[in-house]
Amino acid sequence: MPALLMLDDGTCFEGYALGACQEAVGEVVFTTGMSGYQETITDPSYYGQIVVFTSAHIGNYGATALDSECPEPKPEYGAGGVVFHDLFVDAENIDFPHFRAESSLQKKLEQMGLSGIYGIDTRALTLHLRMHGARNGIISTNLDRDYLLKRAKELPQMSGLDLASKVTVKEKFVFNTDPGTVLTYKKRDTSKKMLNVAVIDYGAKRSILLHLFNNNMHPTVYPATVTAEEILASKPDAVMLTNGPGDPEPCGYAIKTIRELVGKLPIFGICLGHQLIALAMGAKTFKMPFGHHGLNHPVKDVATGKVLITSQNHGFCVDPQTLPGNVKVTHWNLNDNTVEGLALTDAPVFSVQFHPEAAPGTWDAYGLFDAFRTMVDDFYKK
Ligand SMILES: NC(=O)CC[C@H](N)C(=O)O
Repeated sequence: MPALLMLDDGTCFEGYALGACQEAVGEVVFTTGMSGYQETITDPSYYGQIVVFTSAHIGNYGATALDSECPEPKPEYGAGGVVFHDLFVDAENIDFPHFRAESSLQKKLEQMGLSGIYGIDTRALTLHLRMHGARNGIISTNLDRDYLLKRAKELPQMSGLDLASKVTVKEKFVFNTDPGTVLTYKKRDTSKKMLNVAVIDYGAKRSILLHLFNNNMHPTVYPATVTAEEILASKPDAVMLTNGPGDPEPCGYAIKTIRELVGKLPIFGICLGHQLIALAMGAKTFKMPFGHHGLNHPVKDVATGKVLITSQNHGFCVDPQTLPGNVKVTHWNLNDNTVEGLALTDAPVFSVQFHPEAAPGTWDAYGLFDAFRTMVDDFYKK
């Protein structure tokens, strides 16, 4: 079925409808990852965004429940829409070149109710977004361009949007793993004491919970609006602040909670969690032109001088000029010199802008989960 992608500046691409074939709206961003499309579309941090895949062929290895990044029992929050150059053929009885494939990607999109467009020049679209910045857009099978442009122009801007409260869990839950979901990169050291970690869910990826579990930190997941008193009353050993969609700045409820937890418990923040720590310490964040979305972003670890190739997905960033004296930059992005990691000098708190859990992406930064466990152990040794 023919479809259009209309950007709010009037740029229009013709293609074919995909997935649920409904209207899709959101901020149009591009990701340069060459694999991991299923983890990407099920990453709650992409909520409210239409994701353009620069990799030309998408869907080649099918889809499997094990690759979904939205942790159960939550509904599958993910991208608001997708844009592909080419979709792998959706034939019945096809032998996907991957032993874990359970269905085609098209079926997965339908099941998620996720719509998109394919058959467009994603290279030209990416260059446009790179030149003019990420911008709002609409995908529709309604081919009335005037109507679509009007709709695209009316969409809210990402800056100022609190989306974490939309995708967070409604009730707290204890994360359970079963053998099918346990990470295989490193065997869990079962001789180590299992600690309790309070995870504040701004749009948590399942892999973060798995990595915590693998480092003997059992996650209890709390809604984004949880108060510091509630967390402290449940006496966890540590706190994890997760990734999530939208602008960190309007999440005043989260900033207040974090400010009240700093110094009382060891804290590790990832992506939105990292930005919220910076805001809680009095620093500022800003909107980047097109953000970082991909799997090969070089990041320098200041302490070791080592370069990590990292998985990234963010459109906002911490302004280093606004950091107070007790917050030091631990990681820098080598492409554009933006802040990639922070640590407090006077409390057990550190955070990274990139995704150490990857999913999808490289394993270079898995060690940060070990570092978290070490920081927690050291905190209780004192
Ligand atoms: N993956 C994330 O947590 C993204 C954080 C935030 N929504 C941003 O775009 O910068």
